[in-house]
This record gives sequence, C-alpha cells and structure tokens, in this order.
Amino acid sequence: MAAPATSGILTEDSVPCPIILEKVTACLELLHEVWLETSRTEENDSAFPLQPTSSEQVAEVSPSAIAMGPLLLPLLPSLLLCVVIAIILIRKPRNRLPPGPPGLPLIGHLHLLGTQPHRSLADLSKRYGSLMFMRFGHVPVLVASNPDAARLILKSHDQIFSSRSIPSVSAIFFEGKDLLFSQPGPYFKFVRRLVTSDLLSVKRLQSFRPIITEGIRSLLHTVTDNADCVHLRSKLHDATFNIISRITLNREARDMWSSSQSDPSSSLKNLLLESIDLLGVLSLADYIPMLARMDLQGCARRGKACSTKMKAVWREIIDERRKTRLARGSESQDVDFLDVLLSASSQDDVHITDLGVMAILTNMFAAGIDTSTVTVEWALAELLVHPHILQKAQDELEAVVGSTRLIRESDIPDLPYLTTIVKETMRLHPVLPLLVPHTTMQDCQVSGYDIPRTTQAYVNVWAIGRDPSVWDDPLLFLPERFLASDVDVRGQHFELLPFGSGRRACPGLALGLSNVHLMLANLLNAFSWEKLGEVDLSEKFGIVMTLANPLVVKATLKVPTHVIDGKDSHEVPICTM
Ligand code: HEM
Repeated sequence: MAAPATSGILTEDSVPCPIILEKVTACLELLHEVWLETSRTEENDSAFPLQPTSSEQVAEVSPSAIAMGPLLLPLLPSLLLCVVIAIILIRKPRNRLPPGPPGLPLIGHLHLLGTQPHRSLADLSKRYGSLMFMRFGHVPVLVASNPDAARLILKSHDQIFSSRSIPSVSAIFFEGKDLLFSQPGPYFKFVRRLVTSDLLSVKRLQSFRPIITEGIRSLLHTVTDNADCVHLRSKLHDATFNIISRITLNREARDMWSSSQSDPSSSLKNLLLESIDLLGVLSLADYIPMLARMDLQGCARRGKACSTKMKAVWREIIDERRKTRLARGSESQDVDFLDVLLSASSQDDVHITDLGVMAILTNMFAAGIDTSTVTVEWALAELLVHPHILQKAQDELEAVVGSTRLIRESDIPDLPYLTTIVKETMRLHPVLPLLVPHTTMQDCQVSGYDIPRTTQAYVNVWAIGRDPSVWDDPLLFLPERFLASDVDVRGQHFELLPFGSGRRACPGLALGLSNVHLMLANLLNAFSWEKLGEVDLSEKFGIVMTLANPLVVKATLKVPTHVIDGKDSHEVPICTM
C-alpha cells in the first residue's frame, strides 16, 4: 500500500514548530498592548471611536482617527500575519486522506475516468496505490485495487461501508425501496432476509431445479432452431428471464407487457434491460448536482419513461395476483416469491408498499438475468479464442456424462475442469467490475487514513483479477491455474470477488453459479461451436460489463435430438414455496 499523503498545511501529525508558536505569542502580546493603549486614548478622547457602531459613523470618521493611522500602519503586517497564523491554528486539522491524483475544481477526477472507468482506475492505482482517494464531482471516492484493500472495505470495515448512495435514476424508479440501493436499517434487514431465505436459499434452489432444467431445454431448442447464426446473448437472456420469471411469478413473463401499451418493445424484458443500461451510465447529475436540471445525458428523461411503463406492467401483475389470492382464500399457501412479498406487505413490523414489491421484483430480474447471461457469453467467447480449452472441456463432459442426457446440477462436482473455466472467466471478466459502490455511514479510519462519511467505495475486482502480484501470467486465459488451488468465488478469497463479499455480497450467488455452470455445460455438451469471423473480446463498461460486440456463432447439434426434447419424470416443473 502506498505511503500516507503528506500534502496539506497542517495534518494531525504535523505539530507547529515551537519557534513559530513563540513568535505568534509575542506578536499577540504586542497586539494586545497596542489595543489597550488605543482603548486608553479612546477613553480620553470620546470623539474618537476606534470601532464604528454604524455605517453612518464610518462615514463620519473624525480627523483625530485619521491621525491614528500612522501609529497602526507599521503594525499592519504583523497584525495580518497573526490573523493568518491564528486561522491556521484554530482550523480543524485536515483529514489524512489516502493518496490520489490531483483533481480539478467542480468535476474533481471525473475527467480521468474515460469510457472504461475500471481500466482508468486500475492504471491510476499503479501510480497512487491500492487504496486511492479521489472525488467524482463533489462525492468523495475511495478505490480499492488489491486483495488487502478489498478486505479492508468488505471485511474489516464491512459495517461502516455497507450503505449505498441511491443513484438519481434508481430514485426515479423506486425511491430506494429496492434491495440493491436500500440503506442499512430494519427495511434492508427484513427484505434481505426475505430474499435470502424465501427465494435464494440453497434449499429453495433444490425446488427450482425442474424450472432451471426446463429453461435450459428451451435454450438448447432456440439454439438448434437458429444454429447457423446464433445471437447467443439474446437466447441466454430469454432463458434466464424465463427461469427468474418462473421462480418469482410462477409464470412465463417473457412476452409480458402492459395492456395500456400495445407495443412489444415495452415488454417487461426490454424494460428491465433498459433499466440495467441506465444504471450503468455514470450520471453527471449524481456527482455535480447543479447539472441535474439540465439532464445532459438524458438519463432522467429515459428513466421516467421506462419507469412509468415498467410500473404499469407490475401494477397489472400485482392486481391480478391480489384477485387470485382473494379467490384462493386467506389460508392458502404462498406459491411463489410474489406471494411471499404480498403476504409480507400486509404485516405490520416493516411495511412493504406496492412500490416496494415492484422494486424488489425488479431487482431480482435485473440482477439475475444479465449477470448469468453475460458470464456465459464471456466464457464461450474465451473458449472460441482458445479451441484447445474448449476441446478439453468437451472431452470432460463426454467422459463424465456422455450424449444420452442433459447435464444436471448433481454432475457439477464431477466436472472440475468446467468449474475452473467458470472461475477463470469470472477472474478476467467479472461482470460487475467495480461491484456496486458501497458508501460509508460515518467518518472512519482505514489503514491509518481518515475516510469521510458518505464516501463511495469502489472495489476494483477487475484490477484485482489481473494483479500480477497475485496471479501468474494474469492476462492469459488459463483455467488450469485453479486445478491445484482452493481459491473460490464465494467471497472468502479476496483475490477473486465476482460476487463481492460481506453484508452486501450477492444474495443470488447459489442461483447465479448454478445457472452459469448448467447453461455453459449443456451448451458445450450439446453442440460443436464455430466462430463466425474473429471473436472480439473488447469490453463495454456498464453496471454489467458486456462484450462490446455480442457473440454471434455457429452451432452444430452433437447429441441426439431426444436428449434435448426428453423429459425425465423428476423434472416436471413445479413451484411451491
Ligand atoms: C453470475 C451471476 C451473478 C453475479 C456475478 C452477481 C454479482 C453480484 C455482485 C458483484 C453484487 C454486488 C456486491 C457488492 O456490492 O458488494 C451483487 C449484488 C446483488 N445481486 Fe448478484 N450476481 C449474480 C446473480 C444474481 C442473481 C441470480 C440474483 C437474484 C435473482 C442476484 C441478486 C443480487 C442482489 C439483490 C444484489 C444486491 C444485494 C445488496 O445490495 O444487498 N444476483 N451481485
């Protein structure tokens, strides 16, 4: 970690030199004597007020006051010096901040971010250290760029760093009633517990297996139907969207849009993807409030339009469900996560409004569909660039499962090479390269530095994944590096943090990992893959970092069609909470 910054006039450590203190005291004493002398003169000459009491009196300075000018004039420099030194002495000691680049007035360091902030911050940290302080407009920012710095934020000071600042776009949608941007407190605790225990627990995941299998079957079908030219991302989006929709709403929501808008481009899926896109924009309004009204990037306008349409879709879904629940009777069991939320919303302790229900559902979809989709797309792109690794993975699948059935969750522990491919993909291409910024709830000290309240902390997991002091040949795609290593992605190893760690770590880890492994394994086992043109690994930064150019590939089915058509008896989709 870099050495503490020593800039600033006085820091907590820098005690003023005793000689200066002596001189200041002498000066102040002299000033005091002059003051007394002057006051005595004033008492003797009531026509000479040293301190005028009104503007009129200032205007009427007497001739004898003017005569005092020459007496005070030689003292003026000492007087000024005293005032300056006194101001410095009584000023609150400056915070001892971590090092960081020089910033500009008003914008701070925003100009240094460019279009790939994760890369720019990684470059800056090489110069200023793994714990770096910056300002984005008026917002103080702390950037952690190695495993130790990440541990400080996500473990040692986890509680203080567990708040979030609500981006203005998110506020337009849900006023902080969601989970992703809610502040620590009873609401956050309640919703997070609801999500982790009633939707995303490992136990729940078991009951979702048939739904996931069905989602994968439909993915394999659409790939088969478009085999010559597969736009993989959109196929994966459809599959993950359907899986999340089945487990939260117990229905296929793929083509759902509000009856008030007959436009399919306003389907829930498209609105969710638009909201993810908006959240990825580094909105100037959040950092320079005076620009908010101008909406230079159009985020507020787009956000309002999208949020109105999205709320209309949710409104219909919620109203329809309320009717069904009424018909079912109050004794009936909760069927899916929407039921759980509606039951919770009628409890008194922490009130979840309809806006809260919409917000939490949106989080589940938005956080669930893009993350898994993009991870699988990155993995396949790397495999096409490294055909020998693709072949090795397919050989493993052939040896362990063969061509007679789909890959199941229970097969994953027997597929160590596939698991290393997922880890290696998450190391080089973490889909949330800076996590979601954490915010400090109070002033605190981190590694001897003073970190102000409301500082936004960015953990650059992208930089950590490529840190040459942690990884050998960090830029190479080498899944083998994990074969003899116990490093995993669950937040205990700070060199690999695709899901974050601590209080705000991803609650969807189990579902996300399961989706990624199963989708990738089944795609690799069911098809041979060929690239159409060169695979471009350039990144597009956003809250989810995607391939700049979506992967388009050719697939050839290599298992009998009945494998992807068939239905094992234990795979009949059910969903009861
Ligand atoms: C490959 C799949 C996934 C990856 C890589 C991933 C990654 C992440 C990361 C990095 C964070 C932020 C952690 C932080 O700020 O420290 C996060 C938060 C979150 N994720 Fe995931 N995620 C995935 C899948 C899912 C799924 C499937 C769901 C739910 C259906 C989900 C729901 C959430 C939620 C609700 C949060 C916010 C938690 C909070 O702020 O307290 N994620 N995820």
